[in-house]
Amino acid sequence: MSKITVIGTGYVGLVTGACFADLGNTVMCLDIDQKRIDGLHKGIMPIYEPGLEEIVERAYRAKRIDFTTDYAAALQSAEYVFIAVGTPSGENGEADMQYVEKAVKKIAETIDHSFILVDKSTVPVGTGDWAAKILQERFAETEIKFSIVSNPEFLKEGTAINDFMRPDRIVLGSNNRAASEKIAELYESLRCPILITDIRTAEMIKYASNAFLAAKISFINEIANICERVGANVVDVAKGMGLDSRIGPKFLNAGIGWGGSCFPKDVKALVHIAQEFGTQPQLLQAVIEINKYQRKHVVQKFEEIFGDIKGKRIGILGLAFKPDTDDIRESPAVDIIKYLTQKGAIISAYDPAAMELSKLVLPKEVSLYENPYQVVEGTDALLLATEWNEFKQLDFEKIHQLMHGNVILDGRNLWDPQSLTDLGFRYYGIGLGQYK
Ligand SMILES: NC(=O)c1ccc[n+]([C@@H]2O[C@H](COP(=O)([O-])OP(=O)(O)OC[C@H]3O[C@@H](n4cnc5c(N)ncnc54)[C@H](O)[C@@H]3O)[C@@H](O)[C@H]2O)c1
Ligand SMILES: O=c1ccn([C@@H]2O[C@H](COP(=O)(O)OP(=O)(O)O[C@H]3O[C@H](CO)[C@@H](O)[C@H](O)[C@H]3O)[C@@H](O)[C@H]2O)c(=O)[nH]1
Repeated sequence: MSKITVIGTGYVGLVTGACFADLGNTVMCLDIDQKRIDGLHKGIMPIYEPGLEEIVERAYRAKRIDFTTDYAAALQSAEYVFIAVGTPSGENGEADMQYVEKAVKKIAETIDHSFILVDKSTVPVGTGDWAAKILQERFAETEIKFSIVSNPEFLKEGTAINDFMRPDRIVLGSNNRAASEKIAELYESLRCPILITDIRTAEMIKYASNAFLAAKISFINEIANICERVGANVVDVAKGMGLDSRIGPKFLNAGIGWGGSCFPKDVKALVHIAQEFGTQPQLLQAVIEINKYQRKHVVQKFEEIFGDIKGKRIGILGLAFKPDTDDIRESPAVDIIKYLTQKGAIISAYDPAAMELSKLVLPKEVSLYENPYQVVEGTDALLLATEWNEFKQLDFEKIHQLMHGNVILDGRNLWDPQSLTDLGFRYYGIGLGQYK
């Protein structure tokens, strides 16, 4: 079993650390955020991720995982050092590399033995080569040997543990194949395809994968908007397309657009990389524009329905960027609420997990409630923004009675249009020709 250090205890770092510990390794997790580390020692998870707490608790009890803010303690006997710190968007869409830079420099300063550095953060192509230079300079006059492996992470928030334990593939990129093979051994028990490439290719695979998935969603959203005009049904169009094995059914759900901590920043970063290297990323730019439009489209729909939306009461179900997370970064719901309040609509909202974080970013006049039924009371319209399981089977007769009006805009095509129409609602979906 191996000795692993993970730098960063966010979605990727903590999940990676916990899962490697669960697989029998000894893991030290390091973060510069003292509060996070103190919390983890007490069993308090810094993020909401189903199943994470149990795995961390199990590994902590078995003394296979520990937490620290001290680089020297964390690196003391590490064979493999994983970097999983944030790479948020910089001012011009580029990846902000300050956290990765600090982590690499701190590792270089502190470690006193040979090791393999594994990068899990999503980083611009060339970062691995940049890190190699820093480490070479530092260790030139020493006996210390190192290799660098790019190991992009493909987990999704909300299903992170399952994604880690049952990955579609592991990508390992290095200028030293033996180092990649060593890291491959850590994943051997997961029995999944392992692709070994050079380091720049691995870094590119991560951006290309996220950009492709975002493009798939923007594509179906553009088709949805056409469906609305021509009277077709995008849900069935997506089914019909998805049955073609070359296309596949996943990530073809039309809706109010993609958000989260990854797609928006990674597509922007790839645009920036492309431009920096003198190419024209036309498709990627369109992917972003369609996604921006999709949020405004919701407001336009309300304007078509009501004429003026000033003073209209609109209830919103879901604030997180997708179900099963409390993450509201780049959440379509948050942007839509801002547009609607700017136009004078009166907003009430509820989310099963994201209320606390939402309070920090939503306009002050938005009223947050404890459940869907409180949200809809006295409203003219209801917007479903995030398809949480608990919204799948609501008591719509009760909702009908509680609402003042009868408009439902189903931003994720979650509900059955016909049964809601039969109950007396004016139902609108996304890309549903009959219900536009
Ligand atoms: N969130 C996801 O679903 C996901 C999936 C795949 C890849 N990624 C990529 O993985 C990376 C990490 O993302 P995340 O969502 O886990 O980030 P996050 O913001 O949740 O966590 C990052 C953590 O790193 C810590 N940190 C920052 N600088 C540090 C330093 N110098 N030393 C030690 N700790 C430091 C922060 O305090 C924070 O706890 C990003 O590059 C992201 O693009 C994220
Ligand atoms: O058919 C679909 C699928 C998704 N979405 C939206 O797309 C966004 C992203 O969803 P998802 O990919 O499930 O969430 P993330 O946790 O952001 O995961 C993405 O970003 C991670 C960080 O890079 C990658 O590791 C994952 O592979 C990649 O799926 C969300 O707003 C979803 O509502 C749709 O609108 N329609």
